[in-house]
Amino acid sequence: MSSSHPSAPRPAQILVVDDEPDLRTLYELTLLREGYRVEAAGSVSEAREHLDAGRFDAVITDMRLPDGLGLEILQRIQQDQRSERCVVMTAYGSAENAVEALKAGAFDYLTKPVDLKQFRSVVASAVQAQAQAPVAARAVRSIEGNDGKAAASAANDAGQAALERLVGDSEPMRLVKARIAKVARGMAPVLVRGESGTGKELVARAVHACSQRSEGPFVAVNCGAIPENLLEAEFFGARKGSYTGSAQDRDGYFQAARNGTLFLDEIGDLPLAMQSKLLRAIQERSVRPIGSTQEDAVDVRIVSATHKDLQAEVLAGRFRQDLFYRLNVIEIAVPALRDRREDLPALCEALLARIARDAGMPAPTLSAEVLERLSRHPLHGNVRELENLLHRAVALSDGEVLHLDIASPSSSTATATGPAPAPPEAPAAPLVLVNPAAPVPSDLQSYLDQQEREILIRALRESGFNRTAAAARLGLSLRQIRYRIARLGIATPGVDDSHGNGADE
Ligand SMILES: Nc1ncnc2c1ncn2[C@@H]1O[C@H](COP(=O)(O)OP(=O)(O)OP(=O)(O)O)[C@@H](O)[C@H]1O
Repeated sequence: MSSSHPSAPRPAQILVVDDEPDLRTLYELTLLREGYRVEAAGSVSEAREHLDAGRFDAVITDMRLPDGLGLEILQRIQQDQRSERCVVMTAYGSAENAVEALKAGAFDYLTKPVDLKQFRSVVASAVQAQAQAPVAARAVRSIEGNDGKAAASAANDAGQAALERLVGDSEPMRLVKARIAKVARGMAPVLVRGESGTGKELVARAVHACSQRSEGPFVAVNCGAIPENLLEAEFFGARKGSYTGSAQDRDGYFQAARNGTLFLDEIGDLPLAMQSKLLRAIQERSVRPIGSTQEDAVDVRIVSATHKDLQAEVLAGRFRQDLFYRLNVIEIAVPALRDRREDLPALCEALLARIARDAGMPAPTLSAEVLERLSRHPLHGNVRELENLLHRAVALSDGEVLHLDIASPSSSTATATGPAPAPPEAPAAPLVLVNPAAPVPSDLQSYLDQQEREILIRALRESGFNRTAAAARLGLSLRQIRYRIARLGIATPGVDDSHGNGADE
């Protein structure tokens, strides 16, 4: 049976493998109606014959076949390095089979009884991914061939840009990029692991950009930042009138990410109750908005990220084992900066260029001495800490010379190389939000006074206006804070400073 797709130059070829004649016919007819050319097989051996005789864009196979498993067909395709995308149909409730198929390299899976709408959409994605496959294959080969830049140039434009944004040519970073290019085209959920500030979100964006979904939305959600009572509405949407103040229907993140990627950052912070609902949404590929009686089908690829050890969270009973299993089909571990120090010069150059561009100024360069100091700095906060340091350095620089403020946070006194007695502003420095894009102040003293006033007021408020506690927080003596409060004319409730003794003394 065959027919041709009106808009495609060549109708895509699909092989359907199922031993139940009725189902096989149903799948065939559905696909023919979509304009594909279809061949059908009823067993592993018949499928092999079809594969030996020709090439296909996609193979859709049942898991259980009379003479073996659908996985064997998938493995054969992989072994022979064939380009067919494989979709495996698994029995309802057999999550293990679905995950096993994805791990073995299946493009996607479908749960039986198969929903025909979903069937059409999954096949369409597989065919589309196949059409873009030569480019992806070149990208993977060139990364594996030890050439990250060539890899980036072989990916599609969006993928290329995203891989280039991920600065670093060290061995661990090359492996990360190779993995991104390899796993991007597929539906398997990806879990990105790594310490804070290592670039997990950049990795997730690159997975999306290198995938056949790159023209669809990338929706990033910080699971730890949403109040628990709003989680369900935020994730799944809500119908008009379903809760106070909801005057119209609202989409959730799942609907917003349709045909694209949903990035669940800090997945380890999701409360248990919400974990169950997320698991259900992933399994069913549909979500039910609050107040709705209907499910919305959602074609979304899930990429999640965490700095936590999720396996340990599972053991501690704080993370559902089954959800972990579902999310962790493919893992990408992003290395800490200390494990790829050789990337520092390129990272500094790229970050400084970005900072300078945002500030509308020429990019400063780093002296060898500053780079050397940086390479000895622990940088526990990884690339984010480096970025913040460089931001501050640019803000405080005069001309092209960059001053780096990287005294150890524990040493409030001067270091061996520094000048004598450190002024007490050392601990407060990170609180000074210097905006590099802001104009240089015309009156430095009043600008600094204003900064100092804000910091003092914040510290006082947060200490319940206990000046002893506020002083301790700022690394000041009581006498020093009293002097500063008086100099800046800060009124503190319930304290008569003219007598020199506040309520907290
Ligand atoms: N390899 C890299 N090249 C260029 N910039 C990077 C790289 N890695 C991280 N960054 C930058 O560092 C900052 C932190 O990165 P990102 O938000 O992706 O980290 P993260 O691991 O997701 O952090 P968290 O766990 O705190 O959410 C961002 O501004 C990002 O652009």
